[in-house]
Amino acid sequence: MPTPQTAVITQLDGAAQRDTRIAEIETRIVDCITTRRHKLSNTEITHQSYVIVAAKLASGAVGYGEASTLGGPRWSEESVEAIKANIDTYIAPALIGQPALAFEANGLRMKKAVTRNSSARAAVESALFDAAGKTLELPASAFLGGPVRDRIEVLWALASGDADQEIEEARGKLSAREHRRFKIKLGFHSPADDMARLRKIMGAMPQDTEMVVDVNQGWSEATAIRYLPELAELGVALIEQPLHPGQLAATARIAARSAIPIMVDEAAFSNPEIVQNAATAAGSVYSLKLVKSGGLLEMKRAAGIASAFGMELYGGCLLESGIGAAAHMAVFATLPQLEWGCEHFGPRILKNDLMSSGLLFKDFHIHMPVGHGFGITINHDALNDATRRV
Ligand SMILES: O=C(O)C[C@H]1C=CC(=O)O1
Ligand SMILES: [Mn+2]
Repeated sequence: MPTPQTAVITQLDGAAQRDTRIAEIETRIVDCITTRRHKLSNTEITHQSYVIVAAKLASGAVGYGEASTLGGPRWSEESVEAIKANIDTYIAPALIGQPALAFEANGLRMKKAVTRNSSARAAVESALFDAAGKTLELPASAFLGGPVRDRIEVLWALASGDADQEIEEARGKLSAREHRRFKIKLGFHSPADDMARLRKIMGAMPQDTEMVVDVNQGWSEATAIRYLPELAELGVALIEQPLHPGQLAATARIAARSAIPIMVDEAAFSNPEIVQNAATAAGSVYSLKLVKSGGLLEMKRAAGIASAFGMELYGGCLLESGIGAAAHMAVFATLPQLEWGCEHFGPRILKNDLMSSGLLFKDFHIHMPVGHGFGITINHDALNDATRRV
């Protein structure tokens, strides 16, 4: 799909001897052990599986991207096995030889090669942003409008299901000044047991501790109606994805009677889905994730669409390692609004992160890396150790 712009970019590359043509795209599956069991309404994990993409340009620069999954094809329909096969067989051949800087054209090429596969496309696009930034000696955020912030508040998710363990974990995060806002996963115990667990945890935390609850589609409309007053009385700040994504009208009815804002997560991957959720008033906050949007440019567009409908923005995650977290930060840094901060605690829940330096977790914030591409250093030992041998 050569375009006039592509031709100009190729010529510029040659003139500057910074050749950004895509030479190789390699993938590997990695399995990273987590520090504890992480439970959701529909799955639980003791390790995180990613596809790590390495994109090599003609300049010699190698950029890295990550496709995250949660519990196999459970949180969404993509598994690491399918992501790797679809990148190797369909996406990579469509991009080899193209200039990495033709970001939009490459996005169109990927969409032509595969339908949906948003996690796979996001991982490849991430690797290309990182590699192009390294070649041109620019931060990846420079390709996205440039940063408007250099740090983002980051929350921690409590998800073992054992209130005493969760209280101890939260207190540890507070006293280390790592996290002071928390998200608790609901929907895997009975609603009454989950509410008792939540009440116990909130009672043990300082009064002003901000708590988000994520039900991961685990409740019915009736259950939500029943427990909304108790959630409000406890002072919960945000309710994430209480119902099944298809139940838009029911979610809109809950949102209308709730004193707490509803956050849309699994219900909106694509931009038309964001529009549908916003137009039916099924939520007033949107969780941004690369695995949903299918890339950095699309995630920035998703932010613009949600904001235009009056939704507030939350920097969501899928327990990415430092590689995926840094890709999100490159976009989040450039958003005019990011009212709810972010939840990229993933690098901290892995026993061995795949990044050895770059993102700094300090004083309840993630501090943006300073450097080219995503500005992180890959921990090659951890990457090799976690690589799945088939
Ligand atoms: O938000 C989700 O649904 C997925 C994931 C992100 C944080 C977490 O604890 O689970
Ligand atoms: Mn969620």
